[in-house]
Parts: sequence; structure tokens; C-alpha cells
Amino acid sequence: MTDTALALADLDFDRYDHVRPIRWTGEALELLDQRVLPFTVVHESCRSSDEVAAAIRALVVRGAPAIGIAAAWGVVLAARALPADHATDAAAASALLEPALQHLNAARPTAVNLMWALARMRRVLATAGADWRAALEREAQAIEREDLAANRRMGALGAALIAPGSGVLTHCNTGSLATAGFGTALGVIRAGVAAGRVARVFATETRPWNQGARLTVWELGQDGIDATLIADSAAAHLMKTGQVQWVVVGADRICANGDTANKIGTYPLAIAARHHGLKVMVVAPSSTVDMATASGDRIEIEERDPAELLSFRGKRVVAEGVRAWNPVFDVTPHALIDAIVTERGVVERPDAGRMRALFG
Ligand SMILES: CSC[C@H]1O[C@H](OP(=O)(O)O)[C@H](O)[C@@H]1O
Repeated sequence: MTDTALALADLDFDRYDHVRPIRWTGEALELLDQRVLPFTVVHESCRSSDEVAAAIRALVVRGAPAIGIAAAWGVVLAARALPADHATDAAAASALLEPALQHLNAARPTAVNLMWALARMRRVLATAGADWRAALEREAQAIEREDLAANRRMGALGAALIAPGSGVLTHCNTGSLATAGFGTALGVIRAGVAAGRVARVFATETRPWNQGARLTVWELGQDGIDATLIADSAAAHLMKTGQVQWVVVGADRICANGDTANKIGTYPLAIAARHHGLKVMVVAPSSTVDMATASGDRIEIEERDPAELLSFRGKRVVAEGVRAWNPVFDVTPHALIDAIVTERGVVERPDAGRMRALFG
């Protein structure tokens, strides 16, 4: 039974939301450039859907929910770029905007939140009246608002699973930087710390892009939450010491049977956790659940430029002529996951039947 007494009634959410990756100004989409955090805080201003697609592709904005939100605003920018007299109704606009939506959709292949957000914007175009431009803006605002509410609820639900005095290991960045705020797995950690259940936080560096080393420990530090950084390769050794009881991670796509695609390195963490008797919690909003994909072997795993492995901040760190392979996600089988926490509820020991019971 999941205790929702951790409904965070007394949690000061503003204390936990210092960074916001996305800000709509009414004219442009301001994106916190995560490529240069934590030492440089600079925003990239996107004034077209193509600029948003390029920013998603380049990881200016990253994190499954955040790229869905950014893409939704990209559709708003594309609509604003249509000459006022050019598309008089939603049907005409839908046809004219489709190339922009397809370009946004192609920015990154693994996080289903991107496709989910664009499908919501298409539904608006298919049903809106003469005020379709305003309807698109309202939908992008709703997607962002719903994500923040989902993260706060998941924080409560996930923290309730963690016994007081526990240690938690997290991977990649799943915080305010990857969402509309508060975070998914980091939201559970924030709630767990606030509720006195999480006593120790460890974060992996998360090679090669170092989301953990550059983003997670910085983001938690903004909240005054003490986190210990470890090398990815130290995770199993840490588990052996008994300092952690949970591995808590996010997701980019959760399949109909509970198989979960997440940042590369999640799969070996789950294997090591099972070997050492730790539990694995996946935390993601229902916008990350893809019931149309039966199992993890059908997920397209993004492979990025090998230069992300061969160089660091533009400086080559490997001898010339060396080849690299750079898949940036892997799939954790549902059998290695103890709980999938969503805003609709918790699926414990996920399998196809238990996923269907919650997601239909
Ligand atoms: C709540 S973020 C979910 C997910 O997205 C991250 O990937 P990336 O940094 O490449 O966008 C990572 O896999 C997180 O767990």
C-alpha cells in the first residue's frame, strides 16, 4: 500500500525549484544552455521551430519531459511564423505546420515524450476553431503545468516507498533541468530528503556527457541537498558497501511490459542492484509510457557523435585514428525493476499485465 501521506503538504516547493530550463517570453523560447552548466549560466533564445529542434538535438535542452515541453513551444513558434492571412483555419494551418512538427519529431528518437507532446499539439490543430493559434499556446502551457504537477505527485509517491535512513543512488540528471520543475527521480530524492527518508544521496557522473557530474550534483547543491559524486564504474562497489538501498532513475520510454529505456549505464546499475539486494525505482510521468511499444527491444536507441567520447570541451582526449561507439540510452528489462512510479500511481514488479492495469 503506497502511503501518500508524503503528499508534501508542508514542502516548500519553491525551495526546490531554483532552475528552470525553459521560459516562454511570449515571443521566444528561452532555453538554459545545459551544455555549459554548471560554470556558465546562459540562455539560448529560440524564435523558430527549427531553432528549437536544433537546440533539442544539440542538448541545449535535454531530459525527456523537457524536450517534449520545448517541442510543444516549437509548434507555437511555427504557428506564429505563418502569415496571418495565410492560414485562416486550423485545418489549413495543420497542413502548413506538419513539416515543422516532423522536423521537431526527428530531433531525438528515444524519449517518447517528444512524440507525445507533438501528438497533443496535432490534436489541438485537428479540433480547434478559429482561435487555433491561442489554443496551441494554451496546450503548450498545459503540457508544462501538468508536468510540474506530475513531478510533485511522483515525489510523494516515490518517497513513500523509501524507508527512513535509506541511501539512494541516482544516474544522469532527472531534476528541474530535465522537466518543468522539481524533477522525476530527483523529485523523489527531494521529497525523500524533505520527509527524512533519504539520508544519503549518491550520483554517478554519467559519462560521456556528464549529466550527473555537471548537472545533478550542482542542482541538488542549489537546494542545499548534499550529494556525493561517484564514477560510473564505482557504482557496484558502492552497492557492496551497504550505503545505498535504492537505485532511483528516470526514463525516456517505458514500454507496455515495463521495459525501460534510460540513460546509458542504467542497465548495468539494475543488474548490480539485483546482485547486491538493492531495489530499483523508475520515476517518470505517464507521458513517458509508450503502450504502443510492446517491449524494449523495439526502442530506437539514440547513437550520438563519437566526438562526445573522443573529446572533452572540444579538446581531443584520445589518440588520433581511434574509433568510438556512442549509444546514449540502454534498456532495463522490467524483471530488474522493482517499482515504476508515475503520477497515475505505482506499478510494483512491473509486467505487461500490471502496466495494462494502470495504463489500459
Ligand atoms: C527526467 S529526464 C529523463 C531522462 O532523460 C535523460 O536523457 P538526456 O540527458 O540524454 O536527455 C536521462 O536519460 C534521464 O533519465
